[in-house]
Amino acid sequence: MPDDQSAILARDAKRLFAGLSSAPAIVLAVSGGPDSIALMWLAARWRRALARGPRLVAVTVDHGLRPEAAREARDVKRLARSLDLPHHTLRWSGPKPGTGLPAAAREARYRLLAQAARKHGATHILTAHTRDDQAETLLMRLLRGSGIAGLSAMARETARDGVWLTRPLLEISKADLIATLKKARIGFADDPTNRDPAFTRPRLRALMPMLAEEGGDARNLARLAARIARANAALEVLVDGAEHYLALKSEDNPRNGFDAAPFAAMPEEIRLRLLKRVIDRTGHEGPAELGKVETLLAAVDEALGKREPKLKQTLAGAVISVGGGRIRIGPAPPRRARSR
Ligand SMILES: Nc1ncnc2c1ncn2[C@@H]1O[C@H](COP(=O)(O)OP(=O)(O)OP(=O)(O)O)[C@@H](O)[C@H]1O
Repeated sequence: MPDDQSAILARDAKRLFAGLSSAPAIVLAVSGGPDSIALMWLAARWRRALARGPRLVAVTVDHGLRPEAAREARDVKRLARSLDLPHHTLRWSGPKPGTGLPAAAREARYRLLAQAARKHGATHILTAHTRDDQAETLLMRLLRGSGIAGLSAMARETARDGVWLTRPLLEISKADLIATLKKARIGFADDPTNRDPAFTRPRLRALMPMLAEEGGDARNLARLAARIARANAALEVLVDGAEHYLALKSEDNPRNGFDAAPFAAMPEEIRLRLLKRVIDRTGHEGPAELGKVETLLAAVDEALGKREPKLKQTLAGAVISVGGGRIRIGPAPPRRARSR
């Protein structure tokens, strides 16, 4: 596709960063790979064109996992300096787990980025997730059998640790970013873990060209994620209404519970989301896994089908009980007290 090969023009980039010009400061998460180097370059160009705008601070996290990472961070610093941007390298110094390393590294990375945002008075952290990442995320979740919320993949903006995590390049292809860098004659690092078949994401990435041949290219997959996200947002509004109707947020709800009859009459998807919301709010061990909430709802339904419904179960640190025509969800006692 010809437009996949074209560099991003300044006027198009302006649209990507729309809504960010009134932020006091912004952290740019720059790994040194092509996507985030392009993010830094595009953001710097956008900022230069503004008379007044946010302070941009580039941050690289060195996970201490690859020997080349320190040099890559220095390369980012050099480029940041040439763009007149301050740059900081943050190191993940904690113990590294034997399994689930990518997830642990991601957790540490976002924690360090959020700390940097707070330190620099930034309201936003920008990451360089692309349309290709979005397609991979959808595919990964599809294969796991995720629900509608999971299949919505990544949103442009999510709140985390008191800052906004913003993904301005979510609709841009990686090929466009590379074309942008080539045109600007800017080099970037190649992270071999992106191709390491020991990890799920690179294995799925390797499947993408085959899927594209069958019409399942990143553009179509990302569009599917956007459509699912739209349906998910509509469902959430319906759940807000149902939550209000059942007065689930009222103060005496944990003690008195809510009326089981109108709850039982609601569609299954709404009931699942209602249970999950209350459990996640009350339980403090959440978020509860969708599969477990599904099992719980089946048990609640079975109990409600009986002449004298009775049920008591614990999930994600919440106790769910059914009795006297009401459903109650309250906090479970702390684990140690429970096992005594
Ligand atoms: N070491 C790093 N330092 C700073 N930012 C990083 C680093 N690694 C990743 N990022 C930021 O996160 C974005 C996504 O990176 P990547 O696709 O590698 O993440 P991931 O491990 O798949 O996890 P997730 O997609 O959930 O962030 C990058 O474009 C970049 O903005």
